[in-house]
Amino acid sequence: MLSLLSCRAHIAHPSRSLSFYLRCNKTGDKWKLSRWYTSRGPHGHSSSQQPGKAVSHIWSLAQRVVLQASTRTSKSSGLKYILGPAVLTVSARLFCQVAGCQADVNNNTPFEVAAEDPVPEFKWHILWEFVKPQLFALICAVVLAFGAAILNIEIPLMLGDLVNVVARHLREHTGNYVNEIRGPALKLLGMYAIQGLLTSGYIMLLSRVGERVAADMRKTLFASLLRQDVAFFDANKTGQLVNRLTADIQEFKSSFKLVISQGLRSITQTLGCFMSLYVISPKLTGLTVVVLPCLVGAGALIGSLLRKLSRLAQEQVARATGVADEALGNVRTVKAFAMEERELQLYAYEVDKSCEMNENLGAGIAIFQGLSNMALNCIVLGTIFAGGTMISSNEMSPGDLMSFLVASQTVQRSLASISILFGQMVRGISSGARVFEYLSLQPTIPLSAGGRIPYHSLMGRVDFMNISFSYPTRPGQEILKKFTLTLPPSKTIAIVGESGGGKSTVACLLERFYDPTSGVIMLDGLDIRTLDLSWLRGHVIGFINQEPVLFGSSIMENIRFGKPDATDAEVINAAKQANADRFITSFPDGYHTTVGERGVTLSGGQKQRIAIARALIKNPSILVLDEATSALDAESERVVQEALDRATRGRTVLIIAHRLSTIQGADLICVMSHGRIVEAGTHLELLSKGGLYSDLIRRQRAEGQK
Ligand SMILES: Nc1ncnc2c1ncn2[C@@H]1O[C@H](COP(=O)(O)OP(=O)(O)OP(=O)(O)O)[C@@H](O)[C@H]1O
Repeated sequence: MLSLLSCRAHIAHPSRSLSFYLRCNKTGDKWKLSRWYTSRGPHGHSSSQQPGKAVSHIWSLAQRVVLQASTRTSKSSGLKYILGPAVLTVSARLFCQVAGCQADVNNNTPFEVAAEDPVPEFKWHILWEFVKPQLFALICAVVLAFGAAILNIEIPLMLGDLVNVVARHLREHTGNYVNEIRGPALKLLGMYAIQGLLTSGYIMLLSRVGERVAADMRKTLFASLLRQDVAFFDANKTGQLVNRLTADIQEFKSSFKLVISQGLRSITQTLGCFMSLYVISPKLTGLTVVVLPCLVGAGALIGSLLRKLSRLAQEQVARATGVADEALGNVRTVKAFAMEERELQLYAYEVDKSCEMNENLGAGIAIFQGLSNMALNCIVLGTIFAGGTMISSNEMSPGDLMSFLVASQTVQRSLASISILFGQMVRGISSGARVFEYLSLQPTIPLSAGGRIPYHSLMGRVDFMNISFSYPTRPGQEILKKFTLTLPPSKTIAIVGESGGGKSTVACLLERFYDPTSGVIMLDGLDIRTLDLSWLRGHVIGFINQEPVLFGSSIMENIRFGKPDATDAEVINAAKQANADRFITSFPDGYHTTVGERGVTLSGGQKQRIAIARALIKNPSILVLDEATSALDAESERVVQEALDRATRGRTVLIIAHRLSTIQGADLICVMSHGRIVEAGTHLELLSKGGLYSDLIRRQRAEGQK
């Protein structure tokens, strides 16, 4: 159940820019505003600098909006879309009013709503599935690590024996003791070598296991994300999804390797060394047992505090990176609005904050390290003092003291690393849980749904029968209301109408990006839900929209995206049909020209013609053109239109159009308003009717003459 909701927004204004952050908590079944702050803009003030009355006024109003909004829908998914904008709009408007600035805050204020769902559960059985193939290597690594740790217990005792030999010789003034220590020293050297080999062995194996588990996780998560339906991507931000693929898996992998290798070593060493300490001197061990855990405990406490500070500082760095990422990713828009200065100020604000946090963290680490060094030296001094007293009363030998010192240092290090590992394990588990959350997610429209592929060739008749539909992210808003339409085979049907009337939604439903809430879509008399989805999208429907997105590879690869097994000749043929061959061959690299990220090195008309070729290469029975020429200038439109006229011949075509001049030759024109068809007929029939269509034509002509 959703119980936390946070919203963020930036309001830009020539004299002031403000960032808002609001957080709402659910207590019982009521939502309450629990925290809010506004950031300092370039000329603004932080909320705490505003007159107290104003802030409390905004606070109580925003509080009321949350309550009202939460009563409008009980569904958590819908709630966040109402709560976020509602709270932000009202509080931002009020804030600006009180702060005396005239920011234009309307429903288009960019906002970001994040549902802070409870931390997902860590699923051990999923981890097991990834670890299972690496089990043998993992067991070998564990055995080697165990061996290295056991040697670490043995080594201090042998060091002590060596010191004892030297001390005896010094006491008895016997000259040459080299012969006596040669054997134990060589044995010690051998043990160091074995320990080195074991350590390299287990680190290598663990690294291999970790990398393979992480690679498997990445591939499985990516496959699982690609399997999700479009509604999933409406509700989740791409940046967050990519973060799970990269940062979360990286964190999980590091924790996995560290916890197994160091955890195992630290635990065995602590237990083993304690045993050795007890064997050497139970009295001194008793003292250590009292002092050491207190110091290690205090260290762990301060350490966890510092880690928390470090996490906050990292989050702040991520926030700053987010600002830069957004600005650089949308650099054309930023430049077009001359917003470089504002973006710089936003970035500088976030960077300064992260700098301040990192400075505090640095100071904390410095003090902590100074104190812990002093504490460790004091322990050594204390042990030597107590041990020296015991040596003078013949309770222990100097060699025993040496062994004791080495072993107690090992215990200290091991206990300290266990406390660090614990924090690392918690972080690893929460990263793993975030990754696993999406691994077990099932799409509502799986690619394998239906599964039926008709054996006869398609005629291409489509019937939308009584379709009602609301987007899953806005369940309260019905976009299509009992929508009914037939696309006869090989005919061209155009849908026109006001913006936001639901035209593109019709195309999305035909592609099965979403399923209707009620009603059926039939293809040649078959419910499309019973048909194989990959076949439907890959072979039956060709989709061309207003802003075609190309991949950053070559033109050849981009066209081949429509049919992966197409030959070069097929690609060239599709390009010719799409009027694209001439401009492609005019490039020095021809079909091997790379088009840059999202096709930035091509003009709008060129991109559109490549998109047409990409759709045509699969020879679809049905072609959907969603405002395919509306973003083009007159000349590009003419060439693209020519390509489209050729492409649509002999196919069932659904055109969604803004520019009415492009659809006058359609067999049927349907005018849509508020999710329904309100008028239908040919261009001339509709004109003579004098209804909505002729109104639209008149308006467009008037706009064209301006
Ligand atoms: N992914 C989505 N999630 C939620 N609501 C959406 C989504 N896509 C569109 N809408 C909403 O559905 C309604 C219809 O949108 P649609 O894109 O179908 O309209 P349209 O008639 O094609 O408009 P335009 O001519 O401006 O492209 C709009 O109110 C829009 O805000």
